[in-house]
Amino acid sequence: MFRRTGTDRRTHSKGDHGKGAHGAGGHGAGAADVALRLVKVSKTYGSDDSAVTALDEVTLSLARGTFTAVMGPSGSGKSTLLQCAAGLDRPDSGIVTVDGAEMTGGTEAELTKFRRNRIGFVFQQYNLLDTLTVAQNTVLPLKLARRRVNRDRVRETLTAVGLGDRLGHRPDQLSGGQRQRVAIARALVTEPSVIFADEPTGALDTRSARDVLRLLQDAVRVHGRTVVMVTHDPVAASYADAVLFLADGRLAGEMRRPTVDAVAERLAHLGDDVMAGA
Ligand SMILES: Nc1ncnc2c1ncn2[C@@H]1O[C@H](COP(=O)(O)OP(=O)(O)OP(=O)(O)O)[C@@H](O)[C@H]1O
Repeated sequence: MFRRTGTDRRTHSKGDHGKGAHGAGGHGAGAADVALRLVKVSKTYGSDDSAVTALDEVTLSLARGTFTAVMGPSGSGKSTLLQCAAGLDRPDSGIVTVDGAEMTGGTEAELTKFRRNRIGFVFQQYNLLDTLTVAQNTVLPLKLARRRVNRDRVRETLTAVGLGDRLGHRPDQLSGGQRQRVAIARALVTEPSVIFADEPTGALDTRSARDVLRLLQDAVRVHGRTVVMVTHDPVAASYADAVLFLADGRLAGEMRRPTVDAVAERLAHLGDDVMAGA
């Protein structure tokens, strides 16, 4: 079911590489370099008079080893995009591929297996299990996927996020920033292709947020992962290689090498456009 798509084969071209491949067109990255592709992905909630089109034929392509922030006004479809791209929800139409393999269209069991092996998650509220230790929380995705647990590697990963001396602690013995670092270790340990982060710094103070954002950057630069982060915060977005802006369920622009001021200004104007069109 999770087959390589014809589209991916067709778009492959020699010398068409580069980490700057982002955004709507998807041009610029050969198929082998594309970690995540969405083709005309749509999602509507409700029906008839109450129908809300949360995503309207969104097409984008993210190169492997890039860090992308997704921003937009409240209700613009950011969470829906993340849920559909990560296989947590199914689009009504369109295709999602990860590493050239199609995620949409399989059975629920196939989707779960696909997610467990190729995708990592970091949520605003950490989603750690309170009854498990830091080490047990970190290895949980490996156990769920029935994969071998390499204890040395788990310890290394937790040490890299600054928690090498906290392996036996439980989440309620940790600060918010430390909990989020456990969540990042948990996302890294399965060596996923794409890590989706939904407002990962939303509940953190400035310093903890900075640590978490640097770790997400390391996930890209050191470990070669592809990170997609939904955020409302221009400071968080400035840690990404590029920002994709959403408005009314559609892509409304892209900014490479974002700065805090440039992102804030673009967001303000996106808000204007949405109000003007209302
Ligand atoms: N389960 C649902 N049922 C009905 N409508 C929904 C549902 N989830 C989202 N929506 C609607 O879809 C649209 C997009 O919602 P979504 O949560 O993706 O936006 P968002 O950009 O993440 O918003 P926020 O920044 O406020 O979290 C909104 O109009 C929202 O009201």
